[in-house]
Amino acid sequence: MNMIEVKHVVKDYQVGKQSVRALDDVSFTIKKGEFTVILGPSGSGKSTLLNILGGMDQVTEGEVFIEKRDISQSNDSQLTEYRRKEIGFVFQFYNLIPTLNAYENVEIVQNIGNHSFTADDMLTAVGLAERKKHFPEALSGGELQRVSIARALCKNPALILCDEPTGALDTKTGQKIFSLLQKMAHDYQKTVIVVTHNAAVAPAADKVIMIHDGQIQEVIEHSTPLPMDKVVW
Ligand SMILES: Nc1ncnc2c1ncn2[C@@H]1O[C@H](COP(=O)(O)OP(=O)(O)OP(=O)(O)O)[C@@H](O)[C@H]1O
Repeated sequence: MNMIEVKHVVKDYQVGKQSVRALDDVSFTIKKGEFTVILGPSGSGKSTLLNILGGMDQVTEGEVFIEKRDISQSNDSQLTEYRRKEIGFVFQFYNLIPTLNAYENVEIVQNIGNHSFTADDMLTAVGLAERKKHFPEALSGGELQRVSIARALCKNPALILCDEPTGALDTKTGQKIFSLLQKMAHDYQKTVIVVTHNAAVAPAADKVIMIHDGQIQEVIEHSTPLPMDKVVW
């Protein structure tokens, strides 16, 4: 069953008197538990698409169904509720609270969702149980990103959206983070969508959406995606 259906989405931004078309008739579907990678050059519309899926921006035209609900028809308060309950965000720069330790950074979202996991469970899932008392300043980039993934997952969201999650990490650490995100999709049946410049991860995705100048260039599906540790970087 399709969890996400994006139908003929257009997004225009108004810049002064000029209109910039960031997305131009974009359509695709994603199933629950799929690990999807969105690839495309700078300025092609990847973040715009992710922001629309996350209820952080509105379409100009078209429809976006998430579990049969058309979020393009939602008002601001419905979108706020949708973001709070249904979406886990992972960003390039972690957005952790510096005065809280790893455990507390995850715990703050523990009771938001309907069937949230515990902060301890999620820190264990990302391999950080031993370091849960550490504050962000004492953690490496890869560890910080693992805390932010644990935080994104803790409220048990329907959808995990990641914008360049390895952009600030070295290649080896980046591969571990991608491996974790793939595991979250395949072992926890989470629908994970990752925007990245890194085309090397494509063979490990269930679905690859290639975007160029606001248009879908190609959608590639892999029935047996490579395990992330078999990907050549
Ligand atoms: N808030 C905005 N106002 C005006 N134009 C915008 C806005 N956000 C994005 N754009 C424009 O929309 C187009 C798509 O931008 P977007 O950030 O989605 O691309 P991207 O593929 O994520 O790029 P990058 O990889 O560099 O982050 C670009 O031409 C960009 O300048």
